[in-house]
Amino acid sequence: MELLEQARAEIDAVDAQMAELFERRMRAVAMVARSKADSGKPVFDPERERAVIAKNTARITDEALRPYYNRFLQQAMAVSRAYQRELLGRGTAAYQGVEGAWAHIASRRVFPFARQMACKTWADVFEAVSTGKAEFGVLPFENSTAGDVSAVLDLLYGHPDLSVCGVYDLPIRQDLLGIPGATLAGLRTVVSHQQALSQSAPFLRAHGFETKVWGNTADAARYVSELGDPAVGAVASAETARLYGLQVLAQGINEDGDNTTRFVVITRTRSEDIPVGEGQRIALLFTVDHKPGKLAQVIERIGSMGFNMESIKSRPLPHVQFEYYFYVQLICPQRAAGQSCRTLLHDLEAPCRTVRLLGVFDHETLCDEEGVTV
Ligand SMILES: C=C(O[C@@H]1C=C(C(=O)O)C=C[C@H]1O)C(=O)O
Repeated sequence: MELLEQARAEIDAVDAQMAELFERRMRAVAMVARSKADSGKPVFDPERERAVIAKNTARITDEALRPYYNRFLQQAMAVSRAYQRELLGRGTAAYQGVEGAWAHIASRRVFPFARQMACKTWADVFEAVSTGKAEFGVLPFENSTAGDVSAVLDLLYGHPDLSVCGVYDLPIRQDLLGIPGATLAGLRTVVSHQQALSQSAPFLRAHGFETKVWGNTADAARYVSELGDPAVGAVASAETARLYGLQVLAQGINEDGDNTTRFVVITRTRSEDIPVGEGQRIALLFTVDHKPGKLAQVIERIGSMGFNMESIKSRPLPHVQFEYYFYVQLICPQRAAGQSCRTLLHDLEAPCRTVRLLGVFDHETLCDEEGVTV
């Protein structure tokens, strides 16, 4: 026992020093945020993060501790990014759905300290950002199994006042939830959204559970919590379990290991004058005349400037039958880094009928950042 007490006294002493150092680091981070607000530089700077990790892990003398310190630094920088986003975002992020929905989870991971504003529809999220009620909007854009969320792309097309300032991939992990005291053996019925049930079908079948389709996963969790029956469970996320006071009975029951939803973050800030960093993404919306070879000319121009095209999508133009607009996502090459998108836009004016910069942003994956998510 004495050993435990001694060790804890040492931890307390170290924590006291670290609290002071944490405040010092975060005050410097706030200054970085202020400078980024002025220059328009993005919050996430992967090159700087790599340098911070390399420089500091080299200082660790105990080799066995290096990977842990690496992880510790990554977490510290995730917290620092979250704080910067909150400072820059003045704290309101809008999403569509109820609390605990995947868009809410994504929004909380991107803006963990912001006020979360629930909206009824995707159009309402655009409206909230457009009118300044929210600084940011978080919207699903693509799912690795279900495909594009075309309605969100159409809303982006219809809102030239807004731009995309971030793209985040959220790996979807479905857990089986029950009320406190419920057990896997005592469960009879499982409720959830159709897609969550079908992704978890082999697991649910193997346990002989009866399934019931619900409007969405978060609402299913709320229903189970309010019902208070240990025989009824829900398929939803662990975050949703915490929101509704449920416990996780089985983790990761969705069979499809590669189920990721891509979210876009929208804002009113324009990106035309922001210097683009190497590896950053540039999204454009354009239309071309209905003539042979026009699209090829645009693609050729983009390629000749050294931009790698990561994605291209086409959608019917609103109110014009059988004509289309295009969305492209490009990766900024080293030779174009440090400049704004003006030259690219200028060069595309000739082959395009219309061209618009949708945004300049980093493409990040939202890992399960323990301590940051809740
Ligand atoms: C603080 C900064 O912003 C972010 C956070 C970092 C950190 O906390 O050290 C490093 C790089 C950026 O992703 C910065 O750009 O220096």
